[in-house]
Amino acid sequence: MSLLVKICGLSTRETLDVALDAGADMVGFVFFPPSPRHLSLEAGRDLGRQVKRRALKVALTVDADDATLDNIMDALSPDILQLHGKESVARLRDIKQRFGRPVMKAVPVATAADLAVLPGYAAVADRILFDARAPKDATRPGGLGAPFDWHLLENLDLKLPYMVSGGLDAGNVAEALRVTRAGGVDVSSGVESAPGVKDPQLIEAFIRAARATQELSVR
Ligand SMILES: O=C(O)c1ccccc1N[C@@H]1O[C@H](COP(=O)(O)O)[C@@H](O)[C@H]1O
Repeated sequence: MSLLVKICGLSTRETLDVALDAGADMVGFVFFPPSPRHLSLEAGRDLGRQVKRRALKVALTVDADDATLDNIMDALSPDILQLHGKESVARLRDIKQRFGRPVMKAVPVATAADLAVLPGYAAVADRILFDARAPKDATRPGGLGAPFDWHLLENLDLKLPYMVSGGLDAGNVAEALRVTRAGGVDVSSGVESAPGVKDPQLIEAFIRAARATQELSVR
């Protein structure tokens, strides 16, 4: 299966086009007010229309309630819901049933003990996204540009597609893929010039670097 590349936290028409033209498989939109990448529903509607099926639209939320998800469904009509909070397995099941969209559950990783939640989530989620566990005093649970120890995933036996995120950039994505054997990568800070400000050249470089690893692995 080919590598999935997700560019997350897009907030302008220009940088969304850059990500789409460069071949992103997934484009992520953040609906979480404390984030520098937070989008209003209207901005989400506008950017969502621009995607025109060129990539999968991912709505990132953090412990969102049904009313918030209803509004996001109406505005963006996402292809995938990325749940990046402390949503329980039961909440995942509810969300899948109510909204009828594939769910990608973010799992925060700092130590091997963090992987103990996997059997529960794997029974319901469509995909797992491993991200670095945020510090306790962080204003958001992700999008901090911090990596985790990829070797924790080295012997992972997960019967579910998974992606890796957290502090990725064009310079380290190849090593992250080599160690984790993930089927996809997700980046936000590593393609920005400042928090929330996407950089076209960094987006292109990231996608190029990720695709280059794929070419190496099929040889
Ligand atoms: O991007 C955000 O602001 C954000 C807010 C709340 C939860 C997750 C968020 N982003 C996700 O975090 C990871 C890692 O991002 P980074 O590359 O280290 O900046 C990624 O999955 C983003 O989708």
